Amino acid sequence: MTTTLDFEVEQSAEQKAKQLAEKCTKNAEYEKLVKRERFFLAPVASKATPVAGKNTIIAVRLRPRLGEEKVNDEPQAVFVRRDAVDTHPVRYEVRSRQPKLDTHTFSPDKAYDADTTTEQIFDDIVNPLITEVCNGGVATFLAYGQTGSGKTHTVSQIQKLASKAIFQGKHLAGRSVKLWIIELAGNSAHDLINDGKEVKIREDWFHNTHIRGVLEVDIENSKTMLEYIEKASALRRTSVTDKNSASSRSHAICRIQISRKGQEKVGELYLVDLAGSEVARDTVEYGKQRFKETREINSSLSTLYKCIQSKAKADAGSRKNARVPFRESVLTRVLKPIFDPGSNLGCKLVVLACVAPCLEDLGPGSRTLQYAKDCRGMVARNKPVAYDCNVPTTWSNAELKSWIRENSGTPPINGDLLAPSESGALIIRLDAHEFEERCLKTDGVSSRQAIAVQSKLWLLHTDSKKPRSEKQASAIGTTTEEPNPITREIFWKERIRPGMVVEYVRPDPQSGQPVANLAMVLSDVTAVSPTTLDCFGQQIDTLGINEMGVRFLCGTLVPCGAMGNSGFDAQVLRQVTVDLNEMTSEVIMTKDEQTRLYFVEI
Ligand SMILES: Nc1ncnc2c1ncn2[C@@H]1O[C@H](COP(=O)(O)OP(=O)(O)OP(=O)(O)O)[C@@H](O)[C@H]1O
Repeated sequence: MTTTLDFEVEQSAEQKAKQLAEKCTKNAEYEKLVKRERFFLAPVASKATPVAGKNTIIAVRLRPRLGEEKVNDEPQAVFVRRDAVDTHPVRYEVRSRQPKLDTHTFSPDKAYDADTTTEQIFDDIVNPLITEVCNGGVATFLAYGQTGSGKTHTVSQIQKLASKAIFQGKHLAGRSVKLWIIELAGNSAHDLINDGKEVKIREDWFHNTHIRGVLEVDIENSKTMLEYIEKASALRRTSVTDKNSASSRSHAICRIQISRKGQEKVGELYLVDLAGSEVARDTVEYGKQRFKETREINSSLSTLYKCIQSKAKADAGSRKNARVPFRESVLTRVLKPIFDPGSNLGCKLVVLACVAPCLEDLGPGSRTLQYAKDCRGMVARNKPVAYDCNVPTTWSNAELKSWIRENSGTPPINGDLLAPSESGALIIRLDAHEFEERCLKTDGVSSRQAIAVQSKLWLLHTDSKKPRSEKQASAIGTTTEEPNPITREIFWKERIRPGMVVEYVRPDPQSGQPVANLAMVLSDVTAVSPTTLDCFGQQIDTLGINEMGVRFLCGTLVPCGAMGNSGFDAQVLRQVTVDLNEMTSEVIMTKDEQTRLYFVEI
């Protein structure tokens, strides 16, 4: 006998089957439309401006169709063609009730389809950040998007690949690595390495952000780093959402600090997995708390967006609206080093928009892409930097290597050893000791040659910053070389004159080791009043004459840190007396009129 209940069950099953059949017909119809639309899409031109050298990169990653989406045969509505992303929202004509596609195409700096692996993405846009950080810069990788779009999946793999890359050979020599990982939920922050202990975000008088109580661990190898990363991801706060059974309801920030032992310059890499943006109506059924959580997440994302825009404006050199509102949310306060317009550190930002592929996620996916589009709109207004052979900051790694090959003297310095992956802008910022160390890896290259190459690069760089009128004036240049070509033929020790620069070797007063110094000859000591004091406060022995002739009163040449120690300040008021026997060679130097520094010629 059939009961009322059985009847209701049968009826609802029938209704469901009917709905499913309707949905399948609609899906099939939609897929047909998309197929036709895509057939007629105009081809995408290849990118005019390359990613290399950009301060902010906006990229998109399309997630593959997964589990239920495949089982339910959900139609795909987002596609990637070269570096463009197409979305195909559908609308029904009011009169005819016929479906129509409203196709939109967005061209980010990079777009990755569902078949692209995280390794490929890492090599493309994250590995260059590591090079930047190893050279004392600040770099950030941010993944954002709708809940379930693949942010955590991507960032956790990127963290692992980064920890391997940092400890693999070329990046790490002579450096130390530190790590902290925190999660931000609303206004509270928790240390994911230290068992989720609460930490406080504070600002000091100088507006620097401090994370009080965070455990920063020293990392010796990639295995330890991977263990901390695993531990942190297990502690991450998750909840069930419509789209993801383990949705991250917090922002996770992993900071890797890389510093060169004994050097002040510290590089910082931030890998950020942002909480999934959800639409408020999707969260209503999960209660008040969840609604509040979603509001907080969306508000911090909106502040982040304003900060990205302001950074793009600041990068473009626009003074208008240069204020970056990073104080408006905890997230952007922690990420202040990225957005700080007052910082003179190199600061690179990669924003990866993660998008789900199916029609049912098209609404939030389109909003994610709109967010990326708005950011890119700002970034794209930044003037693309065209290659200029006289402006080192415009050189790519290949262009830099070719400059090194042609301009580093004999023997030519190996570009792969001096600049394995650096661009022109990065090599300029390279520490002088490291520059020299890298040059010395090429057989037969001397320290003097290394200094001279760095000097040449710096001269070109400072020259490129001058107005054209000054450039012409300084093109005449001032060199310490003997002006008379006939006199130049004479052995240098027999033609010493005021203004000549010499290298002399003297034991270091502390270590006793012989050290090479540079000095500019002023006069011989017999021409000096007997009351004159040298730079050590000692009275100059004006009668002292050695077997080769007189001793010389010289001005000291002091390396200038602001020029990567490659430019020298001639301090004629800080005098030393140099014995002819201590002099080892003449050094030809060029004076840069703008900086008033002397640079060694190759
Ligand atoms: N490229 C991918 N390849 C295979 N599986 C993926 C990929 N991206 C994401 N997934 C899977 O999709 C599911 C959701 O991904 P994930 O948790 O990374 O999303 P999310 O954007 O971080 O979501 P939420 O913001 O809710 O945390 C996971 O099961 C993940 O393994």
